Amino acid sequence: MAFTVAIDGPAASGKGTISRAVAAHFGFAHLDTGLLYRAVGRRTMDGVEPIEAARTLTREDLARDDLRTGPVGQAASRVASIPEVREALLDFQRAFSRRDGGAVLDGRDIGTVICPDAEVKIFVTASDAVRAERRYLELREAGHEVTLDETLADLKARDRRDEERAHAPMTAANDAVLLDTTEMSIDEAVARAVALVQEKQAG
Ligand SMILES: Nc1ncnc2c1ncn2[C@@H]1O[C@H](COP(=O)(O)OP(=O)(O)OP(=O)(O)O)[C@@H](O)[C@H]1O
Ligand SMILES: Nc1ccn([C@@H]2O[C@H](COP(=O)(O)O)[C@@H](O)[C@H]2O)c(=O)n1
Repeated sequence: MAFTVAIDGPAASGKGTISRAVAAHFGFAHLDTGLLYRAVGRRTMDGVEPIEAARTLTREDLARDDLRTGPVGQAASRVASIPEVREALLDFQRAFSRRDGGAVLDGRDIGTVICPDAEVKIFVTASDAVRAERRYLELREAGHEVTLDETLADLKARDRRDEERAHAPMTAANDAVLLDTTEMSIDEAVARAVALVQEKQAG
């Protein structure tokens, strides 16, 4: 039986971490939809035209190990503002969301556009400073030479582009539960999300 959990929010708010943990807890499948846009953005850095890149995306494109960098994130948010790119990725995401056994999808437009009928919708936020600190630590640990200021500027530029685009902008669905993780540990944030799913399952 299908059961969809839609988790949206700005960059480095913790939605991917929460989504993976919720999926593992309930045995649901998980799709990081940002990876699709990152893979398209990465292809454009090699000169492929964005709409063509989205329409011909392969598993190999998604498996690249260089998708989680600042420049690829910026390229992703640029291609994400092109309606035809979003259209090319829509059917795959919708089909994933209705698979048997349950699915968690995280992104920017899951609760609003991809899965407006999701059983559970969560919009994860955290302050700019906390998100930048978390992403900075993550990038440094992965060996990237970035500063905290650069990381903050990168997040803000991406959030702004994602919020202001005309087509499927990043916004909380009217029926989403807001989860502000600024002062929460990962365990606390995950526990809250798991509880929201359990409440829905209990009816
Ligand atoms: N509540 C939390 N407390 C401390 N660190 C956290 C918390 N939630 C997530 N993190 C850490 O913050 C970083 C960003 O988290 P995550 O990748 O889940 O964010 P995201 O919203 O999916 O980001 P993006 O949209 O850019 O992919 C990770 O290093 C993660 O371990
Ligand atoms: N549903 C989505 C998911 C992502 N995007 C765009 O991709 C960029 C990268 O996403 P991350 O989750 O990996 O940070 C993001 O900044 C968005 O521009 C999207 O538009 N819709």
